Amino acid sequence: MKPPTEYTMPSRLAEVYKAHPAYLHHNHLDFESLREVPESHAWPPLDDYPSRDSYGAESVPVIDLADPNSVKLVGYACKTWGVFQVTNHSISMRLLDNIESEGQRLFSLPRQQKLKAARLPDGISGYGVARISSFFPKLMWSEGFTIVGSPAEHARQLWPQDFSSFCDAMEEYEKEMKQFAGRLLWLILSSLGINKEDIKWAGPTGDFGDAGAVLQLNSYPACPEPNRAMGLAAHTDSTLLTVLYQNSTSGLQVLRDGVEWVTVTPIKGALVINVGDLLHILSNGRYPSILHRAVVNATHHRLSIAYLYGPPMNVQISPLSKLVDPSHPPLYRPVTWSEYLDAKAQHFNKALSSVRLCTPLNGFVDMNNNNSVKVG
Ligand SMILES: C=C1C[C@]23C[C@@]1(O)CC[C@H]2[C@@]12CCC[C@@](C)(C(=O)O1)[C@H]2[C@@H]3C(=O)O
Ligand SMILES: O=C(O)CCC(=O)C(=O)O
Ligand SMILES: [Fe+2]
Repeated sequence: MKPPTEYTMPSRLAEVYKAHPAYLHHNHLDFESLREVPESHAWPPLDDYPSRDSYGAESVPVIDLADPNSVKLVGYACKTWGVFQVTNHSISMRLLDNIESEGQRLFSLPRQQKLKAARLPDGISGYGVARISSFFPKLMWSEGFTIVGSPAEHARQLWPQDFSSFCDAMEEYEKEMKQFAGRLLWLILSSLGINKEDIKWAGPTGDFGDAGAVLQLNSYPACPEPNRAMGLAAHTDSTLLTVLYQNSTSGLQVLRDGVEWVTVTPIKGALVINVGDLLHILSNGRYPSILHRAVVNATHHRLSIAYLYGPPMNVQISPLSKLVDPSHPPLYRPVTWSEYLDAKAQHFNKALSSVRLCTPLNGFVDMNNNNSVKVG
């Protein structure tokens, strides 16, 4: 008799959704031609919490990475906001301009052409609506393109004769981002008193060479009735950290202290960094994984490029032992990135609570659990 086949967690990002395919509606709307928001895309008013540019006198921290105090500043930003912007980050303006224009070139293609590179239900890369769409009754006012490693296969479907400039730009960006995200992760970990001996999976040279990553291009067309549409619904990222480049149109908002949506105002050349669910676990709840969303506007197209950075696929992430003691018991059980993405695909914003062991003693409120964001 054949033994029952056991489910083994995938070791490659490309395989991660095989067990939980998402049959999403491909967006067949031509956003640009619409004079009003159709029912399929009409969300209830986005006034669950007030939206502002600052939280009292404070706005989302902007940190100059050349500042000798950067570790302290990053620690404060991660603890109180879970998000900050960085300048002096070493990614050249030429590269940022280049990925922005290649991203624009992609989303300006006719819809039928883009659909040739559609993401498959059990796949991770390609063109389509956000994966979290399946949890909402209404569609979002956005399109996305997801890249893992080389985008060549899909780019060839989009531009049979002319795909190399897109691939070159995306691959160069992925390479630069991998280095930058590793450097940034050490900065964040140092702010928690963590060093190279504490993280074996950083590899022999500590460069996080086996880290996993996904590049997500997001396009938000101008919308005739922005208050009735949602660019990207409120979520946290299933990452260690996310590095986001946004064009000059604002739209990203973060929920501060569970009471107010605060806009992350675009700064030319700056990058937005946000704490993801896995860093929240690693820090034993000290750094909140921030709930965020993207809203749209009536006049300007918005483009964002998110570098979603995670650990090697099969490494168990759990609260770091230096951050665990009798008054700070471990809040989460060990989980691999692969397992966590699987939990997110099933439970969306309840994924973090699905791996939680106990409630924090310090009164920290997990936004994933307190997600009262109204969606319909
Ligand atoms: C590895 C991943 C994280 C992500 C889902 C994905 O498979 C690839 C895209 C990521 C993204 C980007 C937009 C928002 C988000 C919630 C989504 O639907 O797709 C995130 C996912 C995530 O962080 O959980
Ligand atoms: O477009 C944005 O500003 C947000 C994008 C985002 O949250 C994501 O890609 O995970
Ligand atoms: Fe996000």
